[in-house]
Amino acid sequence: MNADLAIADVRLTPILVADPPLLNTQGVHQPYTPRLIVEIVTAGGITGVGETYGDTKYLELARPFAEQLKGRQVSDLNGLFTVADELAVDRSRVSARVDVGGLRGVQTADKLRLSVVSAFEVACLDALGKALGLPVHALLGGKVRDAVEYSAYLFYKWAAHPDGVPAERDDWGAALDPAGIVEQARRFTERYGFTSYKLKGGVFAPEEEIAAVRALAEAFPGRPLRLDPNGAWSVETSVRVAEEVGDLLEYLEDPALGTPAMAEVAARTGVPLATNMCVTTFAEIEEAFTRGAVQVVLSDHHYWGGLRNTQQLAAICRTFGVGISMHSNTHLGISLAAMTQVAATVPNLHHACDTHYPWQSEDVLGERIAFDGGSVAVSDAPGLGVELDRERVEFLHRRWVEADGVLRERDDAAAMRVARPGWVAPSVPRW
Ligand SMILES: O=C([O-])[C@@H](O)[C@@H](O)[C@H](O)[C@@H](O)C(=O)[O-]
Ligand SMILES: [Mg+2]
Repeated sequence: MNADLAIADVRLTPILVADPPLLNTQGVHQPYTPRLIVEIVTAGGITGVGETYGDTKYLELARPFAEQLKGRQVSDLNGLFTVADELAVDRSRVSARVDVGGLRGVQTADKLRLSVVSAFEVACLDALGKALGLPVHALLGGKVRDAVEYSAYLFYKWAAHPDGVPAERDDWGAALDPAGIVEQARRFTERYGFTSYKLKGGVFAPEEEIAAVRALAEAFPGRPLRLDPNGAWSVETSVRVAEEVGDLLEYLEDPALGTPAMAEVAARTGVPLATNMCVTTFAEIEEAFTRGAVQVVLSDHHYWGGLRNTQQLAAICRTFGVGISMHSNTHLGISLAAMTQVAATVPNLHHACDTHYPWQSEDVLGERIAFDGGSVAVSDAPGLGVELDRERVEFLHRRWVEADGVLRERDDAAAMRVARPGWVAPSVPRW
């Protein structure tokens, strides 16, 4: 039954998943955020799963892409890129702004294509692994570790979404000052065992975020800490923050926006700089690395084009003596499994990876992925080692079908306007 690896069917299911009111420099997370679930079914009856961003700009590429795949082999991973190259990307979708919505760097046509291909690559690897009885990490060359460490992703947040807005409740409470952030970090450690902490900054004036970092350092002496304002600061502010709390930080993430500004900050401070904004495509590597603008690249398999591209990025970083770790945006268990499988194969991964997963109370998996001591065990089960719960997928899809169009596009500034009419994403540098 397993032998025929030809793709017989592809199912694309856009869903909306609950998201708490997490604050970032552009606004606040919507109560529900779109994701796309990809299922690839082989002629031999095996189903592989993948997930990626679910906004319309991704759906409009995923649909024609899926049409092209029938009859191709799930083992033909390189062919996915050839097919994707032909996808027409509407010009209106492309932006050279490093802080375009989503805070994940530029939005080139190629990056949009790769953000779609990645979910299909993961689904193909899952199906192939299941067919061969091998875990995905074995298809990627084998694991070099048995567990992958993740960090607690701390956010300033409201206790609840604005009154009158349909939303799920969360039990994290508000975190709007240093004490709230420390309390949130404690709960992350109690619940998941995390021992390193990343604070999403760019929300309050730098002084307040400096105070939060100091409070974390006092509460968790010696633990790795990071601060990420998503490019909200000027070079001068970045240098000042680095002078004040640089010695408490494992790295400072995207303090200023874009490679030239990051290079200047790097030249004037000793604190390592990490990015998931100025190096998000292979084309951006050369300038950033030759200018010494970043010391750690935070890969994200969704927009780098999948698990094998992540390995290629890691190899380039190793060659240039630049560190590698992983970025995260709102994602579910399929992607956490995929991140864990590829992270297990990267020898030069020396920082705990980011994950939003603990913030996601809803998932499409029958069984949620567990953290033990802040780490996820690397599954040796065939494929990704996860099972989709189709009833959950259907439930979350019905929410997407019934939602008004607005929720189908993640827009943190629009979500903020509900609470603060007139709000627009602040221009950068904000401080
Ligand atoms: O989820 C958020 O609010 C983050 O700000 C996200 O949009 C970023 O892409 C991200 O997590 C980051 O590390 O910059
Ligand atoms: Mg970041």
